[in-house]
Amino acid sequence: MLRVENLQTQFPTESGTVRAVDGISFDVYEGEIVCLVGESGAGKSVASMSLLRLVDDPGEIVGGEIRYRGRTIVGFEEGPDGERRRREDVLSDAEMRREIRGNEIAVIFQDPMESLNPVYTVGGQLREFIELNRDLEGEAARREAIDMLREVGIPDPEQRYGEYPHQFSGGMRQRVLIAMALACEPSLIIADEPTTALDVTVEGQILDLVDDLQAKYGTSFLWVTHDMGVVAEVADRVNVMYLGEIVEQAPVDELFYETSHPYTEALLNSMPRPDRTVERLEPIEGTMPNAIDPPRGCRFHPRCPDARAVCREDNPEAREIDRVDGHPHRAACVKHDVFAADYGGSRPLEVEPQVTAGTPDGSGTGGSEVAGDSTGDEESPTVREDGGEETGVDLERERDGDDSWAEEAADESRPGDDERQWSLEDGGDDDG
Ligand SMILES: Nc1ncnc2c1ncn2[C@@H]1O[C@H](COP(=O)(O)OP(=O)(O)OP(=O)(O)O)[C@@H](O)[C@H]1O
Ligand code: NI
Repeated sequence: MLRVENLQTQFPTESGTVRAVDGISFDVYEGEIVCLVGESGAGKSVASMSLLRLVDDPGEIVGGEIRYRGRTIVGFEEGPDGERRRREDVLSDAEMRREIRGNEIAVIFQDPMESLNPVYTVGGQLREFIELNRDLEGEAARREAIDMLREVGIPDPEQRYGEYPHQFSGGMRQRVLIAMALACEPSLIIADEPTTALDVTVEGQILDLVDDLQAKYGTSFLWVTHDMGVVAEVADRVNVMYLGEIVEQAPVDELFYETSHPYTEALLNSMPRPDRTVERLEPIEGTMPNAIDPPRGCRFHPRCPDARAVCREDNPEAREIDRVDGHPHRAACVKHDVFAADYGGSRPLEVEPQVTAGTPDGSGTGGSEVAGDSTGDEESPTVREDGGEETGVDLERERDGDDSWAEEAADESRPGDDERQWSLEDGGDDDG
């Protein structure tokens, strides 16, 4: 349905060019929920907005191709003077507005208050939206709006129709946005952290709702999140982003059980897992550098516990390391056989304590690495020996002699954000 190839989106700024999305490729098939996951600043939102050609100023899509059901959203070719120019078959702005946005590809954002107008009733807005986008008017549109509110689980929809956004709770507002996204019967919904602002119980209800609607309408989702717990609940396939690149891509179970990139591993180790017992959670060391002057070699190597000398030189593209149910498992890490790099023969790098490199005005991100080198190895503690004593989240729990995490999780009502449980099992109604 959607094919993204080598997409590049950049922001020219005073301190340099921000390579927010730097050559990513992924597909979305009919009826799938595909996740983009990664830390803040990885480029998830810029990537997803690029699909609709809605990149904030001064951002620009500078390379790659996006195809949607046989139509070209982004495409470049070389002009007569070697310049890069838009291909002829690329949809015009008017076609994007008329034919793609809303009725083919809809978006749900994190903050419903930004998408809902506070001075109009919820029902009125939904109805107007339906009138604008579908062949329905007046009473028919009103009835459709009420049906949609009911569909997304708003109780007393006839009555709530006449209420204002501030009279709805956060979760209810997010349901309204889902109703709006669904109202045009799009084939693909881009959801950018739509549950991040909600408490965990409400988030769980919204994720269940999305699962139900997805099953009923067959809508595909591109789901943006920083939360591996959400990934576990909704994703069919996952793309892990780090600093503008996709470092690992796999079907969800494969990603969790055959994790092949140290960054994915680190994301997973920083979360509670029902299928593993760990002494404590390991926060990921350091911060993600900025996207103006990314580290040489593998972009993750300054923070990577598995980094070797070769990782300073090679920035591996994601290569297929396995295939599961017809879908690729790709990882961009030279640890794997498919890379010619001599990882095994390469000297391990110690993980250096990070200086904060995430500031846009930081004078290049090689800084931490160079500083680390000059202090010598003996002053560079490794993550495992030294890190985390103070920062680690203690995960030791009382176990009541039962080895099943799933059951244990079921005994607890959803705990606070930091300790939420999640389960990889299909079928939703698992961990309460
Ligand atoms: N308007 C802009 N001008 C300059 N840089 C920008 C702009 N918008 C985004 N960026 C940069 O692009 C990079 C990717 O940002 P993006 O918002 O896509 O990250 P994200 O993965 O969605 O993070 P988050 O989880 O915080 O939403 C960041 O380095 C960010 O600073
Ligand atoms: Ni974002």
